[in-house]
Amino acid sequence: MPSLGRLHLITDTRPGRDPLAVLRAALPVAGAELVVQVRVEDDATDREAYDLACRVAEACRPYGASCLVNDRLHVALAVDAAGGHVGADDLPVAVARRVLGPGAVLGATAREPVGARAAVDAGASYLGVGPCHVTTTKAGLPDPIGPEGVRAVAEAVGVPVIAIGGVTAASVPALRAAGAYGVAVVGALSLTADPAHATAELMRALTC
Ligand SMILES: Cc1ncc(COP(=O)(O)OP(=O)(O)O)c(N)n1
Ligand SMILES: Cc1nc(C(=O)O)sc1CCOP(=O)(O)O
Ligand SMILES: [Mg+2]
Repeated sequence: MPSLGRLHLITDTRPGRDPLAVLRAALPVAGAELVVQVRVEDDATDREAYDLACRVAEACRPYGASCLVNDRLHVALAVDAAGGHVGADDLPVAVARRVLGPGAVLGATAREPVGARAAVDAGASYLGVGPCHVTTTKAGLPDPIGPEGVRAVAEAVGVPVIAIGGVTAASVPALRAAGAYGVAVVGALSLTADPAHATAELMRALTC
């Protein structure tokens, strides 16, 4: 299994956003530490997801960055992505592992230790853990779990924990101290005027 990057950029495909421009800014700064998770809106077509994933995978290649696909594992396979990410409404983790194969990166969403252990037993190679803080990017989430919620999961499993939800460079130190291996962000890179600078700040916080 390839080693996992610490900065996960989740594509922001909401109207008016330009996920490829954000990606182009982040790649030269984060290089192989960047993991790009292709996440499209629920009403996007498979063709739209495929087209975006193709472009992301191609952009990542020269930098040694990884491309993962959220939810739609057939798209991950179609673009030869490094793997995928699943949550409670997606294929079960064990099925996702079977679909992707033993060598793929497979992320699973976990919000507490019992679910986290079950996801790892079923084949997850990393966990997305959150929401750590309030986020405006996704609706319908439970209350934030904070660094202490991350710590509870990180102490329960032996795979990398990727903290997600309202993460900024300023919140990274507390999340790392709680056991997070890395972070996943949408808004911290998509909603800033200078995504290259924001990437540098996140990388500094993740690697110091
Ligand atoms: C790194 C990471 N963690 C959590 C999620 C959330 O996945 P899920 O719960 O399946 O929700 P959707 O993203 O599919 O709406 C994630 N995508 N990435
Ligand atoms: C896609 C997603 N999943 C979450 C979860 O907790 O499951 S939070 C989230 C959105 C993260 O966006 P931002 O960095 O802008 O807060
Ligand atoms: Mg999902």
